[in-house]
Amino acid sequence: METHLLQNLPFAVYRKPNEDKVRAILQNDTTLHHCVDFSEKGFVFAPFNAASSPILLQPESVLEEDYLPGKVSNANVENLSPLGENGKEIHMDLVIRGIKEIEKGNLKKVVLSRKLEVKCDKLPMDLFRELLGRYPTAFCYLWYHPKVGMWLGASPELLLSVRNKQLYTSSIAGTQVFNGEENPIWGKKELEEQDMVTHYITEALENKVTDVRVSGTKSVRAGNLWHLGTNISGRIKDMALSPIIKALHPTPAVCGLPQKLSQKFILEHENYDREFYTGFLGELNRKEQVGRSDNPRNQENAAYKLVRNTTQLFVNLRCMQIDGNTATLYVGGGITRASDPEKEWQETVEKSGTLLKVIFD
Ligand SMILES: C=C(O[C@@H]1C=C(C(=O)O)C=C[C@H]1O)C(=O)O
Repeated sequence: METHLLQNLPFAVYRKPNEDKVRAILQNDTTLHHCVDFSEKGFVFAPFNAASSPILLQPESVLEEDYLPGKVSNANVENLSPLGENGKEIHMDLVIRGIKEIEKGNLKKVVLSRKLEVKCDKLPMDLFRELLGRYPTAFCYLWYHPKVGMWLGASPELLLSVRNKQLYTSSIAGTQVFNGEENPIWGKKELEEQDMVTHYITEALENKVTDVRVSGTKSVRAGNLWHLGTNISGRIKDMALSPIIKALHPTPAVCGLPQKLSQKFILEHENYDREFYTGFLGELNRKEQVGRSDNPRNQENAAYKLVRNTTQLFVNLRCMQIDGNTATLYVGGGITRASDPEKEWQETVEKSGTLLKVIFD
């Protein structure tokens, strides 16, 4: 793995939520491949802007290893952040413009974000190892292509998981700080904001998926934060993956409602390019071998392996770009009519804590 990094070759190393297995996908040359229709096999890395084509790493070698990270201390991010109120006025002004657009009736929700740069002296693989220890329930990754750059993150959000024809997705929105409580209390703003995402996803899947099931909404922990989450599942009708991914991305969890108008607002008003932040990434059409039975006494079945086709894509959140010893972090939040600009700023500060802890601890 480290040799691959030294040779400047493309790779993705990742661990899925609640798993111990770390997997590395290594590409043996520097060709920049793109996904055309999601029938390809490999590791996909897609930008926020759905008009640009996703990058595909071809899995020329795949390494797998069980990795049990050690315990990590629980640093207090307020003492770690050297950034104070940098960029506060600009972000609050952007949020105010978003609220005005909603009040005019042009948008219902828009997710607005900012980026921040910090000095980072740790090695990328050390940062990745720390992510594994700190965020066991997140999709943790380090991704590199010499023609694109290096990204690292710990995503709390599943975009899409497909095993053969069985589909799972999630609707995540609403944020508050974790203060040790078991059951956080949610306000009307967060409940409504998350409900919009659930509605959008279920409607987007209509005519594409049967047996749609929507779970109750519950609080989900993501490091020092709580979010509201709903699980959605169903069976894909006789169709390819591409129309399903296109219908989902970008969801109102990272873009807004209506989708096209909020995306236009983001591209025109956030004065930077999100690139791969709020895009998606993960395994595309991986052939996975599964035993028919986990019961060791069932010899006949244990010997009989099934191969299934697996795709698991996560939304690229709580992520950063690494360039030498500069780390660029990306953070945002959903704006609705009920948003308070000061609180929205604070939410981005709290979200930046996910990676700042790993950089400065
Ligand atoms: C946009 C981000 O997060 C998204 C926005 C959320 C919100 O508005 O409350 C919560 C989870 C994510 O869906 C981010 O982390 O940068």
